[in-house]
Amino acid sequence: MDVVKRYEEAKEIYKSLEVDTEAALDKLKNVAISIHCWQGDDVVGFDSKEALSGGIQTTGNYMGRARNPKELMEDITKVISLVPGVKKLNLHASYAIIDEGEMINGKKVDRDSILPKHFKAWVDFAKEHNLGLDFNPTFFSHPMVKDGLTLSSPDEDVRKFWVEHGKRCIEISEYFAKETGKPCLMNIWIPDGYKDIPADRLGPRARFKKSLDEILSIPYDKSKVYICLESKVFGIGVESYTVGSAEFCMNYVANKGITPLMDNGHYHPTELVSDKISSMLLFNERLALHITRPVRWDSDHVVLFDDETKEICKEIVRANALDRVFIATDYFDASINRISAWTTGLRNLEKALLYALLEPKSLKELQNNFDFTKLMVMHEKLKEMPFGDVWQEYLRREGVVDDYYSEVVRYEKEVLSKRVDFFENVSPNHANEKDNKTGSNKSGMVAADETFISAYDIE
Ligand SMILES: C[C@H](O)[C@H](O)[C@@H](O)C(=O)CO
Ligand SMILES: [Mn+2]
Repeated sequence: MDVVKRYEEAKEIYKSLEVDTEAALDKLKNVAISIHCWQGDDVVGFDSKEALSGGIQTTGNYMGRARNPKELMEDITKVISLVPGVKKLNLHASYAIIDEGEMINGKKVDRDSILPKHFKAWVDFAKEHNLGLDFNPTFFSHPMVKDGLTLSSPDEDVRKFWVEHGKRCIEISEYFAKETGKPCLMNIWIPDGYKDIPADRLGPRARFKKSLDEILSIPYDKSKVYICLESKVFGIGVESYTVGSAEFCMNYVANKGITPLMDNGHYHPTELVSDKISSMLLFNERLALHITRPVRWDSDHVVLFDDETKEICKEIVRANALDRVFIATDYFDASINRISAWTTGLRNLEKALLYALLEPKSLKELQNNFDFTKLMVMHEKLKEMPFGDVWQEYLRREGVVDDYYSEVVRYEKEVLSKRVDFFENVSPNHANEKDNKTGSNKSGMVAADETFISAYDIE
């Protein structure tokens, strides 16, 4: 297949609709996408031996989960080689790399005492691969999450522990920004809420507000660290009441001048984030997004090149807001090859951005001229355009292979399959599930614990 020849033809066809494919490709190659690190290890992290909590869940137990920093970095390196465009890496605090037995002020290093040095290996990794870094405090999968509560807890010891965690994370975010020379988005999401009808809805939200105020009270460079707040509608086991609801978060960010973060899995199933973007952009300097695929709930399926992903990207492009919308992925599928899950979702997001950049400006005019008949015809016509040929040219220019599946299969054979060893590759999240590839039952938490022995095994 002659990619260049096909692209040249596609370029002419798009030109007939007054679409400049060169301008689209030029823009796309500079749009940064922040890659969530947690697809590679089923959101387990390295700092605690707790199973995943917080009302989120990974299902499946495909072979090859990254069990330590070395394996996770190895996998991310593979993924970034298969995805075009500029990338950032989005880390959770639970991915701190702490020496076994390390103490600070006579206490074992915990989330309330983590320091920039616990992320030095990640900074080195980011520099080596020219990645910016984003960050997230981890308010889940930890023994100090008591009765599902963190920053909204009525227990002052619990609340203060998590406030300290938030403050430490701002310091780490600032370190990331300074070291990489790129702004660091620090996103706060808490799982707090109640399974059943609460007697007091105001109290927990008032405590959450107070905790956020305390976290944000420490000085930090606002030109380098963009603090975000992510809302949610519900989580597993937290079905009746969520402290960090959409209204709470939207009001808090407006009041404090921080950045709203919208995860398209965090709304009622008929609500669309694509429809919310324009309103958010009119009232906020910046907007952060977590792109996922909710199937009936916040299931965090791999992002597809589907209608809503395309519509989200169109809204960003139509608003000319690529420089103030911060796009990150957030999903975790453990039922398929994780390198493929990562790569497929990231490439689909890149595709959706390209698709949006190839939309004719004249569509807006049709709307303003009330020509809704032609608008519908044009929307449908665009689906027939030789989009694939422009995408192929983008891959060629970025030096990225089209057939990433073969690469995934090779990597699985040479790297991932070798991770199924004596201890087996069990994640604490789903220790009793059947292995997707071999069909064998896993042996449970003993094996899972053993995998953590090597969690600090980094050169
Ligand atoms: C790991 C989580 O997905 C993430 O922190 C949060 O953004 C979320 O979406 C929780 O549902
Ligand atoms: Mn999210």
